[in-house]
Amino acid sequence: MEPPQKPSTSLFDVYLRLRPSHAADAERFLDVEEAGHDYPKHITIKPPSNDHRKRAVERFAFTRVFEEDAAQVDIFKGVGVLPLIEGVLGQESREGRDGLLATLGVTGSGKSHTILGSKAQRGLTQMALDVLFQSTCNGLIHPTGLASVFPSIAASDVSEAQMFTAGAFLDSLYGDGQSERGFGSRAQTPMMGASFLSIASKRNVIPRPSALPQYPTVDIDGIEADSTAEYAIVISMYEVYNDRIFDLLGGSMTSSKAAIQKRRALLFKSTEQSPDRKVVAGLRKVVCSNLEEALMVLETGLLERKVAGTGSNAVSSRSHGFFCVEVKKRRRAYGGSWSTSALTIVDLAGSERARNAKTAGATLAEAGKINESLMYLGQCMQMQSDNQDGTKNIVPFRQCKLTELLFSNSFPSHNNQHHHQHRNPQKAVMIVTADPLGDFNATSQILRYSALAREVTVPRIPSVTSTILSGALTQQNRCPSAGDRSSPTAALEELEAAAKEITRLSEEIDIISLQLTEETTRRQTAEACWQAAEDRMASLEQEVRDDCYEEMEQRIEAERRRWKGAWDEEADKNDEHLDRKIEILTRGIQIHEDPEPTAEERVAELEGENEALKRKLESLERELLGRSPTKKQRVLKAKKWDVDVGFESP
Ligand SMILES: Nc1ncnc2c1ncn2[C@@H]1O[C@H](COP(=O)(O)OP(=O)(O)OP(=O)(O)O)[C@@H](O)[C@H]1O
Repeated sequence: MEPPQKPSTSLFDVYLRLRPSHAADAERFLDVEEAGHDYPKHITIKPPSNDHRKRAVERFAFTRVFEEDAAQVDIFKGVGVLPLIEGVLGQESREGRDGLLATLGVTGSGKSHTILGSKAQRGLTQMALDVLFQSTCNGLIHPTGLASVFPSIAASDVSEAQMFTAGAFLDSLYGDGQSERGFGSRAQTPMMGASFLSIASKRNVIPRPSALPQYPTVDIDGIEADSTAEYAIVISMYEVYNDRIFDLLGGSMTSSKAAIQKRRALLFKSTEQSPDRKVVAGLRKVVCSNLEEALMVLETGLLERKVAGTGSNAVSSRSHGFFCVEVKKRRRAYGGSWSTSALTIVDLAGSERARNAKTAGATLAEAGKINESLMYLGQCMQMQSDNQDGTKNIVPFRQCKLTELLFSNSFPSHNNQHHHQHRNPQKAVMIVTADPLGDFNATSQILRYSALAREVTVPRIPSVTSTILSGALTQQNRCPSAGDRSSPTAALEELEAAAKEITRLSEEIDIISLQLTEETTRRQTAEACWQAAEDRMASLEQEVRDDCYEEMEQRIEAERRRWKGAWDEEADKNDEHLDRKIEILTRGIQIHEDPEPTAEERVAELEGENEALKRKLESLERELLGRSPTKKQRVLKAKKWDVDVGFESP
């Protein structure tokens, strides 16, 4: 059984790394097959001797198996991280290709050790960053020139990200202007519930690159960046915790504890600038000019990641951690827009059995979510090994955030509608980690769905019937004379044939019963999937109900406010209307009581008065004419004066 050549439908190259076990007295259940001059590719697992269930010996094929003595640098070179980096850098004048490197395994099997290293040794991530910065050093934007190109780098982002230079980002978090920085390692990452805030705010620490492990180093022989290109390296980090995405560079170390607990989940969606491809929207991204800056950003993100102590691992990852290095590239001579390819490194949380991990409460609930997402991942990977025979089953990657993030870019994108360029599917490498002396059930389950090929060998257990019959036949063969005497030859032959048939049938029964056991296990797994899917549906339904209820409440409140506003407005209008009516009425009453005469009426009134006065004057004149001449003279003088000043006599 050879690991099949990777067909186009394959999602991953799958490597197996065995860790040196600390349970020295435990029974070893996993053996690596010698491969002569080649690298080992096959392993067999057999159930432990105290396992009473009749189970088959299973043989698995991987792209390559690394045994316990493999060093970090052997893994780095052996699993092909260098070709992944080369792909991301892209050939001369060509866009790069996305790369994905992930680890999968039971809790405590060495995933984080492989990807992120330890206090003493670098992991694959640090080595990959080292190689990236070394290989792009001639084309990388110099820190002094960064300010002028920064706007164009930020504009090339399609994910609604907030972009920072590393200096600005680190100073905004620690505010020490590159001053002496303390060191916090992953091993000291606080337990679940506490966050980096509690440490950062007290000590205001930041990882100091010189205190981080410097080994192993990697030489970059054979890696060539595009010499005609100008490069910029942008880092972002996020985690998938309880099926929700959270920014690990969100700066919660500078926020209050309540703010950390209320971290805003981000969406994985198509954006306006990225209509044909989903991206994690709204992340903080940091442009790094050198390895030191990149390592500080990495450590900052790791300190925010959820880890907790469990019965299986003192520093167990409680979330799936994603570390993304975007390599932006453009023609050095012409400038212009930047193309982007990303290397995503994923440290998956480990599957665990509650009984072994001795978890409870929130940590147990997290484990449920972790196991559920890994089960969906297992289904996708199972599809990969099922597809090896040429069938092209659809990979069900939309079941949870984890599989969506891992596989959304694994298939070629063709989107003529938006006139976007055809993107190559990402190149992906999965490293499965296992402890050969660890938990047999959990490890065998992961190996079953992650291996590229699997073979089951049925153990030949002699059945009772065949043993008796073969014993009887041997007896007869040993004493032919006795047989001759007791029965004819034909009867003996018949008996032999019957015995053979019985042996064959009992072997068949053994095989069928093994198959039945396997099918039962599969059915149980399927039932567990079904149950998990039902639980998920129920929780989704509850979420939708809650959302609807909240939306309805909001709408009712908005409607109530609108109605109250309309009511108040109507009341104001009525008041105004009433005021106007009263004003008109008042004016009407005033007019009625004291009408203002018009000009004609005034003239007529004055003329009337004038007439009356004239008449009075005439009667007075007449009276005067009947009196003494002196008085008459005075009256005539007054009349003359009237004529002089313009009063006409009637
Ligand atoms: N190959 C190895 N060589 C030496 N030590 C190892 C190796 N693999 C793992 N370890 C050690 O075993 C312990 C657990 O490993 P690690 O934290 O990497 O497990 P994990 O698979 O990431 O677990 P979890 O899923 O719970 O996060 C660590 O102390 C780590 O240093």
